[in-house]
Amino acid sequence: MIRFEQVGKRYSNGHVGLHELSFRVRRGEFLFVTGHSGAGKSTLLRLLLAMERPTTGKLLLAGQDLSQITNAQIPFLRRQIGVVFQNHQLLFDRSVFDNVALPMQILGLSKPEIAKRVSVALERVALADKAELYPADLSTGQQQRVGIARAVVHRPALLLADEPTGNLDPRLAAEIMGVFEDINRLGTTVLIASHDLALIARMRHRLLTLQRGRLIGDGEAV
Ligand SMILES: Nc1ncnc2c1ncn2[C@@H]1O[C@H](COP(=O)(O)OP(=O)(O)OP(=O)(O)O)[C@@H](O)[C@H]1O
Repeated sequence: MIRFEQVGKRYSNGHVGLHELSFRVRRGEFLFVTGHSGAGKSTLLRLLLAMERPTTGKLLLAGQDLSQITNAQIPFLRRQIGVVFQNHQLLFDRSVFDNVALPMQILGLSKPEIAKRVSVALERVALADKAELYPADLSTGQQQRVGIARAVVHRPALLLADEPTGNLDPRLAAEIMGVFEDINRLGTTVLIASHDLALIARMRHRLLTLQRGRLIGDGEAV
């Protein structure tokens, strides 16, 4: 589903985000990307979202070449992807339901269709009974689960997460990772950037390790 072929990214200020990175991800895989600050994790995610273009090499996502993608094609690409951020970026003046519904409203789906999909997404993160509450009524872990429901409500084939447990204590972090695993079991490919090596090691999934923009490890975490 994802193919990096000697992908390099050099920013306009001369900083190198990635050096000739090559790896493949199969549909349905669950993998982590780790590395110290500045290793290139965010660059990798931004390339997959076509927020940046590779400067060299070839990057394929579901058969589409992201090094050649036009601006007009980007909205179609993003419909295949869900994104979870560290600070979930919920709207605090909107209910849980409305926060999760937002991507569907932007896509212009009908109200009954939106209601159905939001309730499925909230069930997946075990928050079906919290739809009418506001983010401020929820715990930090529950807020992050709303962020995950919003990321999967449009049923993306690929779910990307950038340090999704960065603000959470170890117990909540493990719980959130369990939610990602549940979503993965239903067929979504999951790629998580994280530097929480203790948590990654407990989960026994594939781990890509970056160092200064280069891939220095690819295997199960130990
Ligand atoms: N927008 C940008 N403009 C210029 N250089 C950038 C930009 N974004 C990242 N870089 C550079 O690219 C390299 C990789 O950074 P990146 O943000 O991808 O690392 P990271 O592993 O996500 O780090 P962190 O864990 O701190 O978020 C760094 O040298 C960084 O300075």
